[in-house]
Amino acid sequence: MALTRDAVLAALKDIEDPAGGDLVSQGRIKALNVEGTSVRFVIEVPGDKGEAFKPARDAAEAAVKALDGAETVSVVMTAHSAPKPPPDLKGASKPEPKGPQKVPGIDRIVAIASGKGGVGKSTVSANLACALAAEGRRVGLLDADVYGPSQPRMLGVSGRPASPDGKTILPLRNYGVTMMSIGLMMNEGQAVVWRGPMLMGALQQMMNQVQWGALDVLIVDLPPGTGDVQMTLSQKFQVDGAIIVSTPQDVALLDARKGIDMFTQLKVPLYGMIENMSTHVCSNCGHEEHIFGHGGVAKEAEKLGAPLLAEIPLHLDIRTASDGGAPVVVSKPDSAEAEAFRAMARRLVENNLA
Ligand SMILES: Nc1ncnc2c1ncn2[C@@H]1O[C@H](COP(=O)(O)OP(=O)(O)OP(=O)(O)O)[C@@H](O)[C@H]1O
Repeated sequence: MALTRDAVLAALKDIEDPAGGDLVSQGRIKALNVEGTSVRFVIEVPGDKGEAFKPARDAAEAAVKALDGAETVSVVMTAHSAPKPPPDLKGASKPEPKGPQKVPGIDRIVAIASGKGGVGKSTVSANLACALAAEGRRVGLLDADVYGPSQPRMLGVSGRPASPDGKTILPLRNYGVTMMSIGLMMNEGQAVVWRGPMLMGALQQMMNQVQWGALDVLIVDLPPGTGDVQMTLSQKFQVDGAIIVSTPQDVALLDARKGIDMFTQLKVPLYGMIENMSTHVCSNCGHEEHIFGHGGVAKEAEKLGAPLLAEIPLHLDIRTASDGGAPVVVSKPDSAEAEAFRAMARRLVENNLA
């Protein structure tokens, strides 16, 4: 049987962490890569604790080597110069503002943004998250679209997240994606009138109190436009990259440009652009036509020197799949529509961006 990432993680979960718990739940395992019979990973330990972790490192290597199908195992131990600060669970202490912070346990934060509403940002976020999970990445999806949270419906999850200890929040999970939505913290149909400070508090709660576990990437589905949520996210948390979704039309592109300018000012790197609803493919006869034009985003991306990450067709299956709670990447993984998302996910993984 082929060796899987899950089997490796399960073996590592049995290894005690000198600081308590096990190596996986402490978030020590980074950059895990399983290719055929070869396994590579990094154990990240506090700077002054290298010696104390050596037995755990040896035990981890032995446990993975003992797995069926594992031949070469390469383990590297790296040390932080300073230990990560613990998350501020109560939000009671107010540290001095120190610029964007990394969230412990989350390797990368990738924001999915659009200038204009309804261009398919949430559809792209859900499909990209599922496609990255299918590539073996540990993926979180934070639905920060306070004006129209849609990820619970798109990922087919319902119910309110539990908080057994009253301090941390247990996220929901489907299709290998760990998901939390600001929408789940509000009553259904409640008009969102949150402004700056409330949004900031809610976002901080989502980042620090949700038990995301160790993630390779957290995808953040932002509200459309250039408002408080975008600013707070980029100023408080270290966002590794932004992906801008636009339709090919000029009007949507104009708004997308504003979004790009905002991320540039906030010093968030632009990973690239996505043209959604690029070509309409008739679900009956396969005839293709460009309802919203075609190629506008590619031209804009070229002008900006940014990669065009994908051209997603306008296809009935993409909408019905999302409405039905199983994104097309999950419900029709071999379709051309799913492939557009999967190719993008592979490209991001290959370039170590997600
Ligand atoms: N490529 C596509 N083909 C067919 N339907 C699509 C496609 N992309 C999005 N849709 C549909 O368009 C509608 C709007 O998409 P979505 O909710 O993802 O947009 P959005 O940009 O997140 O909107 P908002 O930010 O305003 O909530 C949804 O019904 C969705 O299913």
